[in-house]
Amino acid sequence: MAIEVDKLTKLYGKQRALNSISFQTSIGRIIGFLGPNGAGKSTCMKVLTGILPFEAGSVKVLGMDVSNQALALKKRIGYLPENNPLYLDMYVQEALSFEADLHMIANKQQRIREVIELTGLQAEQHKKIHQLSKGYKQRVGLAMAIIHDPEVLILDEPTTGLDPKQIIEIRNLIKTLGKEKTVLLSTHIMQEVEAICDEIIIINKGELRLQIAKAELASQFPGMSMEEIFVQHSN
Ligand SMILES: Nc1ncnc2c1ncn2[C@@H]1O[C@H](COP(=O)(O)OP(=O)(O)OP(=O)(O)O)[C@@H](O)[C@H]1O
Repeated sequence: MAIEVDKLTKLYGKQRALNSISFQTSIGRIIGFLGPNGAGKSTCMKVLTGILPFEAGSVKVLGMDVSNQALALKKRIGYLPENNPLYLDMYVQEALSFEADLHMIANKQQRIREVIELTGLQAEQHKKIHQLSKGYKQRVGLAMAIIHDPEVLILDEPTTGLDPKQIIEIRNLIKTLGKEKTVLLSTHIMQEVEAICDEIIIINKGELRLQIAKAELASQFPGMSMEEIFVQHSN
């Protein structure tokens, strides 16, 4: 299994952001991770990356326990956080070099060249990050997330705020990455889910509302659009 979440509960003070949620996903799929604002998607993603402690339950990624194997797991997970926090004063190459050093990557320059090509950053690679458009900043975030060639990619709203052309470009990039990796992708864009996901998880109020293969949507919810299915499971 790529991801195994079992009765996971996460509290912020008294607020139950995740309420005994359980789900599993197999390796090599692109999973759309959906839910209304405040559903707990980002919280769950942070738990999966091992950066956020939780109160109860068990969470495994690639069979490894996030609570006690977090460091080893970070080598196998790539994470693009919501709002893509980047060091804006760094040059693109400098940021990638910094990230590569954190992962102690051998053949660093070669790997930087590879991810620059993969993410389509060639023309912008000599700029400072603050000089880039939002779409190109997203590409830098993705390049940093994949520099260590992780098996699992966790992408928190990677296309939010991009123009339609950039959305399509980033989406194609995610699709390409998804050929080799398991991708957990949160998004509010239902077209995106239809375009690239193999599987869909909808959560609401910290609980699982639906998990379904995209191929089964039409037979399980005949005549319903993805938006309608989302709304039905978000109340
Ligand atoms: N650091 C925090 N401290 C306190 N409460 C938090 C914190 N982070 C998130 N929350 C709360 O936990 C709940 C779940 O938030 P989360 O960001 O996980 O939702 P989300 O599904 O990612 O939402 P969105 O689609 O708006 O990004 C929300 O009510 C939010 O206000």
